[in-house]
Amino acid sequence: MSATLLKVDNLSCRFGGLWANRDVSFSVEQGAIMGLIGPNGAGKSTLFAMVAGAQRPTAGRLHFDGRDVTGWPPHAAARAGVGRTFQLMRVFGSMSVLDNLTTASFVRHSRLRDARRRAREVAELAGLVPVLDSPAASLTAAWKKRLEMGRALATDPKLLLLDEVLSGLTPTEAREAVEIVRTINRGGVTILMVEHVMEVIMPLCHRLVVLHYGQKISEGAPEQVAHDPAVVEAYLGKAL
Ligand SMILES: Nc1ncnc2c1ncn2[C@@H]1O[C@H](COP(=O)(O)OP(=O)(O)OP(=O)(O)O)[C@@H](O)[C@H]1O
Repeated sequence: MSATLLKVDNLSCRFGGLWANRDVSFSVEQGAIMGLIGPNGAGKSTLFAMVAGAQRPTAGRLHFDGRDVTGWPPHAAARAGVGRTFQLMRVFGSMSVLDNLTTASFVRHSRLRDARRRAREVAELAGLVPVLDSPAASLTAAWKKRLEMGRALATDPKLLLLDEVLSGLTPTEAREAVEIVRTINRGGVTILMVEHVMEVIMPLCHRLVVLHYGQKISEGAPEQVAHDPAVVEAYLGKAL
């Protein structure tokens, strides 16, 4: 039996009168690729922000790697092994791809030589070698998404939070990105991903959690979730 890496336990987040998340509970097992789906405004990004320490929960508990980490700050999350990408990409535009990766790997390495070595390894894994010396600002959206994944990976996460890294890509780019996600996962990194592209997420994820108006309405294997009447009604419109 595999161990639980992340346990979200009745987690809630309220902004004024609005519950962005309410009593959400689920676990992510070590080595899994877990998908978090739901309509716009369902609370996916807020949940990510709580896991990554960028947002304090209003109620509930969060356990990571066997520790209660509820309300932890972002630097503690990064140190403990939570890496994340952002929906609105946050690469350093004037810096090269290699320097962007190197900067991220300073989370684990204090010496430049070590950080550079890790940056080059990550570039191989994330398929970034062809653009290693390009300024990040000159990259297309698809390359920038890869760089976002690479930057998160360069922090050597145990858990990688991927926020819509497959959306807005051409079918070929999406297939390549899926392979990168699989490679990262095979390297031992557990993945929690927010995604809208169902055709891509269904074969990739081992399990899905569905949010709607901040609450969990379904959880299970992709096939099972795609046929859940509550999910069809709230999100999919029709069974896939
Ligand atoms: N900082 C904030 N202050 C006030 N309301 C917020 C804040 N962040 C999010 N919300 C609200 O909380 C709800 C959930 O938002 P969230 O961004 O988590 O949803 P989402 O599922 O990620 O949506 P999308 O798919 O559009 O990214 C929305 O109604 C949003 O307007």
